[in-house]
Amino acid sequence: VTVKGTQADGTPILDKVLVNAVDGSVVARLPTIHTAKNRELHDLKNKTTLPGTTVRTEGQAATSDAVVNNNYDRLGTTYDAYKELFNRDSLDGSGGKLISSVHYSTKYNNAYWNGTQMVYGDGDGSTFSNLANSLDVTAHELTHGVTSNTSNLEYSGESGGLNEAMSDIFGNVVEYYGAGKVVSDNTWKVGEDVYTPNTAGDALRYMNDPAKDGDSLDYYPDYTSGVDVHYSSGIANLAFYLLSQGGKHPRSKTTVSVTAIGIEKAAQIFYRANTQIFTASTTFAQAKQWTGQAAQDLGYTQAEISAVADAWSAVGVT
Ligand SMILES: CCC(=O)Oc1c(C)cccc1C(=O)O
Ligand SMILES: [Ca+2]
Ligand SMILES: [Zn+2]
Repeated sequence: VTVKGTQADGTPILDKVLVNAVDGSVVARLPTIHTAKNRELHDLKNKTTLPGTTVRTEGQAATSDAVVNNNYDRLGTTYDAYKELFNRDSLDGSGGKLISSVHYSTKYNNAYWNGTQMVYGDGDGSTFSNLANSLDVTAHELTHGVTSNTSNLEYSGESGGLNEAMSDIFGNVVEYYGAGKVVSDNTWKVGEDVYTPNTAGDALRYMNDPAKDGDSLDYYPDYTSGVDVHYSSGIANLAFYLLSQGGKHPRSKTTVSVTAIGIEKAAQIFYRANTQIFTASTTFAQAKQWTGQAAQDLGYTQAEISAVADAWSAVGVT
């Protein structure tokens, strides 16, 4: 890795090159790391009137608030992941501003997308530590922005469960990218780095075993319209996990065996479906059909296309 310059805020712009060990000649120039852009951070100082004081915009140096600096970096990683993996330029595909407000209210155990921007609470130190520090939470919130600019999945009913699942899925795809494209147990946990700081190993949600949180669904026949979208998301989260890693339903709700295609191909399929095929009223059955369509559009093999259908069958979407 060579430094080919520095950004306005002093951080180096790195160039990844493959060098011949014998004579030092450059063999190949790996894709340069895109620098994020259009980040705009606000400090709510524990009030709730959005957006709050502007404290750090794109290219500005780090501030004295580690939460601001961490969220700025998480937004940068999220921007870079969307650009590198899907060639998407920000929320709207054309460099739209990433507006984020931290220190919302007091001891607030939530983070949310309000239709225009991301908002993060500090947590109460028991249920959550500061949510703005988390990469998969930040990417979850930013993905609500991507979804609202594309499929615009209605935030209720089956489409609401899919909306939430898109955010959990791409929240962890970004975390996987940020970890150097390495899959670990954390890739399938949601919010693990800020959830219950005094309890190790747990998470807000579990994509590989949704029912582990005591509320989330892992089987479509159990779905009813009264289920919170953060729980019905488990149906699609588990389908994505099984498509990525292969295997069978963790609680034997079905016996379907899914062949793994890997997280990157699974992510390309779900990204294309969410941004180019899904409508605002997409159902789980349509998600099965349209993720299959996306796999076909991407030119994947028949076996890979079949694996998509199997993943949804495994969670009871026939
Ligand atoms: C993983 C991020 C997440 O789920 O954030 C929320 C929390 C913690 C509470 C209420 C809503 C949300 C959300 O963004 O959907
Ligand atoms: Ca995670
Ligand atoms: Zn959400």
